[in-house]
Amino acid sequence: MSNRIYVALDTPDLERAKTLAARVRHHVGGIKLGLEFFMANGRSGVHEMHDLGLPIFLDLKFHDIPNTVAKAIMALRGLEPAILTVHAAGGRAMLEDAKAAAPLGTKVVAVTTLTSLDGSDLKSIGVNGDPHEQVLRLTELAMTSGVDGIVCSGEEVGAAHKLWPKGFFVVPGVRPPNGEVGDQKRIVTPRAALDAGASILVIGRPITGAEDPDTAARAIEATL
Ligand SMILES: O=C(O)c1cc(=O)[nH]c(=O)n1[C@@H]1O[C@H](COP(=O)(O)O)[C@@H](O)[C@H]1O
Repeated sequence: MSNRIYVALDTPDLERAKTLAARVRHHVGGIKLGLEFFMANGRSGVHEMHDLGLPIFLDLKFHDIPNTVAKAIMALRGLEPAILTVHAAGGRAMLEDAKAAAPLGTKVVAVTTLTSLDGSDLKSIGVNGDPHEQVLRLTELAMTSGVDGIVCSGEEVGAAHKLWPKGFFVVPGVRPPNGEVGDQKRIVTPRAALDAGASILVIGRPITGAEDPDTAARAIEATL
């Protein structure tokens, strides 16, 4: 893929999602649709976005017992997104069953440690060690469970890539220099994320929240 930006269209409004996608389509390589969009628009919404002709990353972050996750993924049949997400913390059996349930052409990527969490957040949920250690622990698990890759921040992607040279690395929490951070805690610039080994970048508000999303997307694209 030449353009490695997936724009996160985090909106429940189908028309807004379509308008945004149409505006930025020449400056991104794909579209990410998440829980907000899926809860409001369901399968038919995903189909409509698919008709725009860009690859779809369906980010539903499944995290449940293996049987439930596998059945949920099977229930998506017919959508066949390019990428879908599960939480690595669901454990080995869940990751294996998620991959087995996914269509052949869909990459299953495991979220390691959300980019909105820092070391003290991890401590408060009983995870010993800093985000770096936790990401590497879950990268090893993902790699040996047969999924295609992981989601991590740009701060860890270099080490994760070294551990798993053939993995597919999704990096959100990406901000242009001086960009508004919002609820993210582990952020890097788009260029730094790619240099460190990201396969694709997930970028939402820096594009969708801009007054002129096409100009914002073009400006980010120009730095890559
Ligand atoms: O799986 C994701 O895409 C994801 C994982 C993660 O650790 N952090 C994270 O921000 N995301 C998603 O990436 C997008 C980031 O959006 P912005 O912060 O607006 O760029 C959102 O759609 C999040 O759901």
